[in-house]
Amino acid sequence: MVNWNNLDTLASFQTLTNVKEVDLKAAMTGESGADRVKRYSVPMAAGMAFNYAAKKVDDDVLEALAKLAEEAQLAEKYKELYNGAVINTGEKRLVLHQLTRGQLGEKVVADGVDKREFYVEQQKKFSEFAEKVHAGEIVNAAGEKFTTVVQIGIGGSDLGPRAMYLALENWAKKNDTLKMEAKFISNVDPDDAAAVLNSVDVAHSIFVLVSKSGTTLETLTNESFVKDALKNAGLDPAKHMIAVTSETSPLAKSADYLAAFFMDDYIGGRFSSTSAVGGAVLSLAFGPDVFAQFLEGAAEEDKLSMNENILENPEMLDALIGVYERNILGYQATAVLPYSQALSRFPAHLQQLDMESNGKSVNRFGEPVNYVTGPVIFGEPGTNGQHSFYQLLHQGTNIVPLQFVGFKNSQIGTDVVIEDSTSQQKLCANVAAQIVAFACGKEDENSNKNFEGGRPSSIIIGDQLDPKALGALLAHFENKIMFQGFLWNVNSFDQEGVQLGKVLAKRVLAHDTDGALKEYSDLLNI
Ligand SMILES: O=P(O)(O)OC[C@H]1O[C@H](O)[C@H](O)[C@@H](O)[C@@H]1O
Repeated sequence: MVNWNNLDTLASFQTLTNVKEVDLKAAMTGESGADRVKRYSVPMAAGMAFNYAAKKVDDDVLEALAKLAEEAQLAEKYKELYNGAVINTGEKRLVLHQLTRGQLGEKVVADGVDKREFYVEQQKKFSEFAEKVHAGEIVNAAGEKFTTVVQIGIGGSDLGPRAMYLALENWAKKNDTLKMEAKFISNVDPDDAAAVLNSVDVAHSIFVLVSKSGTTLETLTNESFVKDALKNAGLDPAKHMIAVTSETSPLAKSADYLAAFFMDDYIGGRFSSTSAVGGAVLSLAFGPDVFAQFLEGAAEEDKLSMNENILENPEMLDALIGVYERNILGYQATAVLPYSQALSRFPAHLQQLDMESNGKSVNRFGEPVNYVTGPVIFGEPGTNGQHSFYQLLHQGTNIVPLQFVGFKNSQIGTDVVIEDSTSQQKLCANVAAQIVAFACGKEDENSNKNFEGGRPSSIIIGDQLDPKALGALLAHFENKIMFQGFLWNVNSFDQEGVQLGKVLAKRVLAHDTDGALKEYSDLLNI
């Protein structure tokens, strides 16, 4: 029996407020720092590790966090979720994205269907489709092979798949498994679709229309935009488009597509990268085997998330430390800083994943909570960010916890030695330097040059960003966010906060406006 209680009603949370705050600067200086770096590390899937030495934790804080995990029943709640409980209370839905990559618990039957079987069946369908396209069995009207895949979708139907594609594009080129180049159209800004269409050979392109609901204005508009371009080029859109949607959506009934692959209402858009939403485009781009490795990495990480011992569960530990930082230390934001150019859009994906999930002010029963919930998430790859916003991170008045990600090896392997080090070594040297600089600071008589230190960070370290590591990385953040939602007692799986803007935009387009809305409409010439 699980109890869904607000964070501030838990005795272990009250205890945590009384645990002495760690002096990070002292803890990370000298031998004590070296010892922490060795000790405060949890193995992850794909040979990666979550290192939290530079977080404001010590054995006392960790003990208090373990009690909180226990009292908040985090492991039990995860179990409820993967065994098919109605965790998404707002929409009265199950939450099953983990089932797209493995069977963690009992068989989940919903609407009379074994859900694991359903997801596997869809995987088989899009894998076979991709193989036929690669083999030249599915071709364009002129009998020629398709060379490019263009995904049309927005939000969860864009950010995750796009970030994953970019993360593996160079790895796939290097490993000779880039089957098709992928492009993405998301914004309703006509310049987005026009620019992508100008950059591809439409006659040899397959367009993947992705919309879980099948009703998203931007995506339907861009579908028409693309169909128009295909018709103008003398092509039949039905021979160039496939759809990924939920079975209940209006798109599911249409015969306008070469093929259709399905997800369902039990997978939230932002959690859909491992479903057909990411699967179709990634299998077309890299081949089904690569997508399978990606799923394998995610499945292994999902299993680690089952661990009741927080010191062996990187997601639960990361979540607990995050809540400690947010609700007790009072930090408002979290920066995601991958030292990997391939992860250039990963922070953008995490913005949706985290902020759309936990940006809530009421608990899962609709009652206001008396504490802060999800942090503001932002980020950029390092070292680029260092030359941009790190000034505020080092010396600003806000302390922003940092989530670094780094890999020992590059993906392409081409490198140069300048002044006795490779570029990869320079990249890794920078992330090591930043962690210590943030934690330990540097005293200077000139206050302008003084670094206070005491600024916490963690790092996920891997050998190389390959499909398995990427799957594990994705699952890490998905599960961390899930555990934080459990701690805050919010429903992390709906997103009512995006509705109001959509309704008002419709009114503007229908010229049904007054007051400020009318004035803005006039200013923008609508
Ligand atoms: O996949 P779709 O149904 O087209 O939804 C696309 C996106 O739009 C919505 O506004 C939601 O905020 C997102 O969670 C969702 O991922």
